[in-house]
Amino acid sequence: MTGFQEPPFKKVKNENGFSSDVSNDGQQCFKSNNGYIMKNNIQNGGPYSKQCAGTIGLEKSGATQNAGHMKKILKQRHSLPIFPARQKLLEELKKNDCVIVIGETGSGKTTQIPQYIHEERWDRKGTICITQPRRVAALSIAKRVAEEMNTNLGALVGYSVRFEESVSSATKLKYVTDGMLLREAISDPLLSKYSWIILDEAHERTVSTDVLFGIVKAAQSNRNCPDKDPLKVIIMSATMDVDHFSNYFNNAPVLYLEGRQHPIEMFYAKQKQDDYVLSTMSTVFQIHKESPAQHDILVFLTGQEEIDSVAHSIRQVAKDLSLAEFPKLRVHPLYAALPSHQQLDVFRETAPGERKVIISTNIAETSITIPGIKYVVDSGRVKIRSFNPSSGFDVLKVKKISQAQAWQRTGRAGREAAGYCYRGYTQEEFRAMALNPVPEILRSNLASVILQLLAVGVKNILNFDFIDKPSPDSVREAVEQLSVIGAIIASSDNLELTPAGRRMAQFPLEPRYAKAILCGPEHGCTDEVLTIVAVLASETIFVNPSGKKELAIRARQKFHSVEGDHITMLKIFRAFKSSKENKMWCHENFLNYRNLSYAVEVRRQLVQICQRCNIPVLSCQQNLEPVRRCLTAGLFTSVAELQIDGKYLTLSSKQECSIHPASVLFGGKPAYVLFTDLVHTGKAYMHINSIVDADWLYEVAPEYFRTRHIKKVCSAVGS
Ligand SMILES: Nc1ncnc2c1ncn2[C@@H]1O[C@H](COP(=O)(O)OP(=O)(O)OP(=O)(O)O)[C@@H](O)[C@H]1O
Repeated sequence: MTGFQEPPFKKVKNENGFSSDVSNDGQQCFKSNNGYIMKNNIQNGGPYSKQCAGTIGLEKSGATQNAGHMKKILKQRHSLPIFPARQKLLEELKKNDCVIVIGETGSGKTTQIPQYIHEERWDRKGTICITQPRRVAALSIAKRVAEEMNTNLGALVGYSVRFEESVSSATKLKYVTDGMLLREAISDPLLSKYSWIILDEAHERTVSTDVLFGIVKAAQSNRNCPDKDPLKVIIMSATMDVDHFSNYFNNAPVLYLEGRQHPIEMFYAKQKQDDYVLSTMSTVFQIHKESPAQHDILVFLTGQEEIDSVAHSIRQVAKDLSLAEFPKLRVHPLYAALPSHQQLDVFRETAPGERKVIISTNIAETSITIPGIKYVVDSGRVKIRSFNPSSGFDVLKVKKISQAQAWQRTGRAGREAAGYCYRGYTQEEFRAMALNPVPEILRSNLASVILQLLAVGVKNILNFDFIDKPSPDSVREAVEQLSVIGAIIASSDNLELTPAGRRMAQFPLEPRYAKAILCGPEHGCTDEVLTIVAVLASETIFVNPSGKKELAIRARQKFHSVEGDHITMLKIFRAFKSSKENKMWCHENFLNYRNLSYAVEVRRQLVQICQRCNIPVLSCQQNLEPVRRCLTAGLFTSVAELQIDGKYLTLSSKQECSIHPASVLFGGKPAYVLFTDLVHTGKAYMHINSIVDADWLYEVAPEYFRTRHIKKVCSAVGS
């Protein structure tokens, strides 16, 4: 990057207003921040009354804050747009079993509504459960609400996300990821410990949220009888297609919360930007040069590699240009593969004279409030995973976001004070964007979700009450995947979970990894398979600082296994344990201490699940061939075969692919390569690989391979 570009933005009047007016039929109309006009159908509606709710009683348990701080927090709570509507909102919640709540980003839906319900003591018969599509949101909001209620996290307010939980018998407000609530439904389809379920950020339409809609709707209806406690349901978002949701939830009333607390000034690109990464970076520096210190910047980009590289460049440019007269930059990457504590680091306040720049994927797009953020820079792009039924693999692609996502990103500014949003696209480009994102269920692999639905007791998947039905083709594909790994038995009119499938559903993992674990006892290596799966769940255990890549690779050479990346990971994990989980040791070996520690924790929890399911955790010590056999049993649909011309073709769909340069197998030509993922960057690369034997494939899935021809070109071509 060479210096700063001229400001690529022009200022436009905020045409979307955030205004409200009254329609001629007397009902309140509300021009939402997404530009749709949405009608209020609250009877006797009109703007919510300004009536106050009186003093809100704060919990005394585990008092953690001093009186001055609590007073400040109470004042903040009372200044939120939702507060004047409190009474009216409660009346509607009391009257209706299911309600849809729409309110501007930052108006107070997520943090306040559960507290209002608790303050009324409407949670006496069961906990209030609030779902979030992402773990960082569940964790950070639970922390904030615990602070607002002056209680310790894990007491009155708790959270539960995959591999991490902080709840107790005293917990009344529980923030969970949608995936976790779905898991709970397996053992309790009536969700009987909850008296309220709040499905937040409904517009995100993750697979888990969509399935939860159906499960929660069924639980509510099944609890609507004299011998059971009723279940109340709230669906919330700032940007959603209300009619679609209201129709689905039996014409549930829609409540509109009016107004936003702080204005956000919008800027659009003057012209189309050819390079969104470069224009995003120049915008960051434009803001950095022109705006006062202590105002932090949140940047939306697409994926881990891009974010790490931009973070590095920003640090470098800040250093090279010796921006001594400007605040010191503290740059934080933020993406899902980071462990929770590293994700939560972005919430740390800046020191005087410092400016925080957070470069994030869409995980910071909804729900969260990051203290200090005044500027949002939106590249307008997102990396999404979609399932390609013809190849049978998920593909990650960078795409344009929808208008709803753009407004959510904008809403991350202006939460504590007025804010600014810089859009790296023109207004015309914005108008051409889709209104809402395509629901994940219409574009992803459904194997996990079908396994969970069956575990919950839903037998006829195509007849399940989906808000939008997935295509019969993708259901068929997932059913086939589950059948070949032995999780289900599919007949023409019925799907039945096998005992193995029932056990697989106990693991919060893709079914193929659960299958690999289940094969552990037979081969005497559950211990090692659990380690590999735990490391895969935390992903980035390698540190490759730019400029020191060669050094890093040399330092890790001693762990390399000729058997492939999985065994290499196992050797690293074992060495980490032998070092007594030493941070310095990780540093010397260019390994990520936090991610390895996270893998230790994940592994501990997987061992607990094995114990619950009576799966013996045996170790094969130094003979590691059985470990690759177990991986083959789970991942045999992800194997590629070497061809005479030296290329690889996947066995499942004959797709051409190559070994990823980061793999320890790169440069060799093993006849059969089992891969964890197929990554598409220009061409298809096999990522995290192991050498496998053709005979093992026939052994683990004879039926599957009878119809797929393994050529057995076992002589290694070119090696
Ligand atoms: N961690 C925090 N630190 C400081 N203030 C916070 C924090 N979390 C929330 N707030 C304050 O509470 C307000 C309401 O947040 P809340 O998440 O309840 O809004 P929301 O309506 O659910 O927004 P969204 O639709 O974006 O999820 C924020 O705008 C902010 O002023």
